[in-house]
Amino acid sequence: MGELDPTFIQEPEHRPKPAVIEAHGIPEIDLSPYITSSSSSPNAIHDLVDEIRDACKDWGFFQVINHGVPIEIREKVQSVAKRFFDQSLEEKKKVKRDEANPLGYYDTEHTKNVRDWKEVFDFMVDDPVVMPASYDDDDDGGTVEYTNQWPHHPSELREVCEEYVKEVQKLSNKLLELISLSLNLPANRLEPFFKDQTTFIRLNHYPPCLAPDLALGVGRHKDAGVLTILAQDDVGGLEVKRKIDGEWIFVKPTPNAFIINVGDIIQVWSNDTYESVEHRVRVNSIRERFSIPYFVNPAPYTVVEPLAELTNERNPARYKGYNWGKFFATRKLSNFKKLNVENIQIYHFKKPDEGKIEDVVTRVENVVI
Ligand SMILES: O=C(O)CCC(=O)C(=O)O
Ligand SMILES: [Fe+2]
Repeated sequence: MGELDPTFIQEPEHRPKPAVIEAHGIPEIDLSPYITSSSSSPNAIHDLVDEIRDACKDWGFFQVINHGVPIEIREKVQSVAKRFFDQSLEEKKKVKRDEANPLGYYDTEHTKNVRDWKEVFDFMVDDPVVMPASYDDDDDGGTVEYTNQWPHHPSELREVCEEYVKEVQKLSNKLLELISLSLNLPANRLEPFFKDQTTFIRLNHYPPCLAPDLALGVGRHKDAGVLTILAQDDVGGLEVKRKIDGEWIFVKPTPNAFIINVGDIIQVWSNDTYESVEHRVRVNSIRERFSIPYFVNPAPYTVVEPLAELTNERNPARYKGYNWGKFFATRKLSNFKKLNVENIQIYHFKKPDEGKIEDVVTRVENVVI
């Protein structure tokens, strides 16, 4: 490959800095009191919940160890992902996504309208899922069916991925319980939102890049869903925006740990007690990198709004409710092709402190045109 295609070039203020800042990384939390040990004292669980609360407040990100997901299963999925991406583009494109069904392979994702230096393979936990076709407030936008597209090669990809999902699903349920407890809610408070979940998994491949100072593997963004459970390899590249000073902090790979971050939906449910934090991925010119985010998402018909228990007269709801399926469909479309407007964000649903209510519908329509 010669010169970097201009579609990958970030604006100067968003380019990665030459020096990586590693100091005072995100908290590392040992989940054994809640997951691997059957007889933990109430005190140990109480301390763990406190750690989760602090991490969600201070960073929006943390790493977990002793999380219960067997290392062999993680290694298997990492190895099959590499074998999938090692194939020719022609082979990978046999399962390529399109505008109607965003699941499968693609290498043209845009984040904030700049192309990412990566290729991905997406699949959902529940298959198929019926989604709204786009954001349309009148509900007559129609529906589309998202279905997994499994490749013929490597032939074991599907089985290995499904095995991985089974294990990470258990971790996801435990994390949702701990987060509920950390918000002083009953452990099972969030469970009903996931009856028809839209959780999906992404296999990410970031090839070496000839201009890692100009492009990003994933541009700066916040995750739109509830939680992300990320497995990264030993190459590293994820950077998190530190809340206290806005500095980009490199997340040093810890073998076999998962990186957890709260997404936009937790921000809304918690009425801004927790914040979904910006992050991005830098690439390098030497080593390819693989990562596997597991995006925990609720049922498509969920109306996302601050939980009633977390609002009161003194702390009124800061967001208007929005339909998750429509939000998701709109975001997926804007990631698929370059648009001339900003894609849909939760702050479009933020209630003004006082005065004029923003015209959300007009903004959303601008996005999908
Ligand atoms: O690859 C990574 O480390 C993170 C990827 C990410 O943030 C995403 O896909 O939303
Ligand atoms: Fe992300």
